[in-house]
Parts: sequence; structure tokens; C-alpha cells
Amino acid sequence: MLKIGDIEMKNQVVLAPMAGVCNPAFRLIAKEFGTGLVCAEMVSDKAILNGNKRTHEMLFVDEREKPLSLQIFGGDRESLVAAAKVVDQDTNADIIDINMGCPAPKINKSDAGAKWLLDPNKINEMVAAVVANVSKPVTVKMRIGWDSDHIFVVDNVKAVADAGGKAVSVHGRTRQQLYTGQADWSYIKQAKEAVSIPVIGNGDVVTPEDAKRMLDTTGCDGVMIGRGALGNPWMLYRTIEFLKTGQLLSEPTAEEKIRIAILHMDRLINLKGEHVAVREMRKHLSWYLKGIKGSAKIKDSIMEEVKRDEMVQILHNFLEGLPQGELSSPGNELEEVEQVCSI
Ligand SMILES: Cc1cc2nc3c(=O)[nH]c(=O)nc-3n(C[C@H](O)[C@H](O)[C@H](O)COP(=O)(O)O)c2cc1C
Repeated sequence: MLKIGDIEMKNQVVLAPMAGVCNPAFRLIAKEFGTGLVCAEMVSDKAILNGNKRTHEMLFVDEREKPLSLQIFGGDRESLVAAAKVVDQDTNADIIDINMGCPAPKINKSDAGAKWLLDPNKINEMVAAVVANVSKPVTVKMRIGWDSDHIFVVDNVKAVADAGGKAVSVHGRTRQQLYTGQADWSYIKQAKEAVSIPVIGNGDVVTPEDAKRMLDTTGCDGVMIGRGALGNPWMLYRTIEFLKTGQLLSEPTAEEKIRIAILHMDRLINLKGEHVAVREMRKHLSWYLKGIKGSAKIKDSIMEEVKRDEMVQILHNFLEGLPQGELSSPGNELEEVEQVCSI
């Protein structure tokens, strides 16, 4: 089981933090699909300290999302500690996570994200300073290293553990790799063997079988899923069920995908208003529709749509035009979904 500090997750499946994706609308869906721990998108320490309205919204945590991990990033110890204190005292988050994996040049230029990976001593001092100033458990999410010549993952996870960090997530790629190549899970195994705090493995888990293979081959305590869950929160509950029972549930029907996509859009509208939400939803809809035969022909109209009701109409018209077989496949997955999730 996955336990971080005193917080026990109900399973080992973790939704990865994803900027532009992991807001309360999607996190809640992931939670309703059974996910043990959901992570919020990263928030800048400076933005937290400046306290603008948008950042304040990013710190909002719905009671139903708990346990939830809220991730902050920054390159300066003082401001990271100060931002962590705000998250500790003023938010409903359960865990404070520090980003040490972001490869964006703009972020690395200010010594934040993956830049930390070059110096285990700095990591140790910074994590210790955050831990000393907050009461919530502190965790770190990192890549294995900066580039193939600077892979300090073992020293870095030890630095986190020695500083009082309560868990570490390891994405099996270097900063230089960005998202290319394949995540190297052997480093996740090395990390797990180096520390006694929980290690959450991450990188290229796109099927329930991948998740089991990662747990079995690395010995990690939890499995973090990012891109595999985009437009596909079923991946999360199918993984949970597969790990629990060994049973591989069938994929959702087109009808089910569209039902959840509309629920996602409506929650996003509640959160951000129709103007922003419908535009933001375009990318999600293209993910939800992936793999549904014939969906390419509505992609253009979705990309241009600005109104919720018209978007729903496009989706319903598309569904009506689908042959019966596309609506319900042989497995009774609608029933399976209802059993597993509460929506
Ligand atoms: C759209 C997107 C946004 C991301 N944003 C964050 C983020 O805010 N914080 C973070 O630590 N990682 C972020 N990541 C990295 C993921 O958390 C994860 O480490 C990476 O996608 C590898 O896992 P995967 O193969 O399961 O996708 C992001 C990834 C994607 C695709």
C-alpha cells in the first residue's frame, strides 16, 4: 500500500501533476474513478506569494478530491519555503510536493524544476528548510537527472529522504530527453533500493499491464500515470482493478467517453466560466475522441466551437450517426464503470 506520512492511500495509483490539465474538474473525475492520490498542476512560488486571483484559484481543493498533493516550483530557497507555508496554512491540500523535473528552459533559467537535479546538497538543504517550516508531509517529484552525464538520482532521492521528505516520485527520463525515448525504469528500482521512504514510479505507464510491470520490476510503492490518463480516466480505474483482481476491464464505449467528456466540460465551466472552459476543453475533447472511429471529421468543428451547448450538440449528433456497434461493445463496461466510480 502507498502511505505518505500518516496519509494512507486506498490504492497505489497516482494521477501525475499536469499543467493545464490537473485542475479540480479533471482531478475530481480521476478521484471518482478511484485514483488513490491526485496531484494538482504546478504553481509558481512567486505567484503564490504575489497572491493573484488566478493563482488563488489554482490553490483551491475540493473536499472530495482528498487526499491531494499540491505541487509548487521555484529556484530560490527563501521563496519556496514562504510559498510552502502558504500552502500549508491556507489550503486544503494534504501533501506539499516540490517540482524538480520540469524541463522548460524558462523555468530552469531561474534555477527551478529540473535544475535542482544537479546538486544533491542544495536539494537536501532546501527540502530540510521546507520540512522545518510546514506541518503537512513534503514530497519531491524528480526526473532521473539533468542529462546522461548527470544522473544523480540515487544521491538526489537520498538527499530528499535525509531531509525529512516523506516520498519521492521518479520519472525515468533525464531533463535533456524531455519526452523522447523511453523512460528507464531501472533508475526507479535504484531509487527504491536507496531509500526507505515510498518511491512512486513514473514514465510511460499507458496500460494497466504497464503499471503492474513497473511495480513488479522496480519494487516501487506507487505508480504515477500522466499522459495515459489524458481523455482517458478509465485507464486509472482499469489499472486499479487490474492491480487488485488481475482482471482487465474492457475499454469504455464511445457513448461513455462522450458522457464523461461533457461532465468534464461542465465542471470546467463551473470553475472557469464558459469562455475559457470551452476553449480549454477542445484539447481534452480531442483526447477523449481518440480511437473512436469517424471522430476525425468532427475535430475541426470542435476546434472552432466557443459555446457549451453547441459543443454538446456536435457530440450528440456524432454519437447518433455512429453505427450501433460503436456505442456498446461486447463487455458490459457501462455497468463496470458504475460499479467502480461514483459518477
Ligand atoms: C501536459 C503535461 C503537463 C505536465 N505538467 C507537469 C507539472 O505541472 N508538474 C510536474 O511535475 N510534471 C508535469 N508533467 C510531467 C508528468 O507529471 C509526468 O512526469 C510525465 O508526463 C511522464 O509521465 P507519463 O509517461 O505517465 O505521461 C506534465 C506532463 C504533461 C504531459
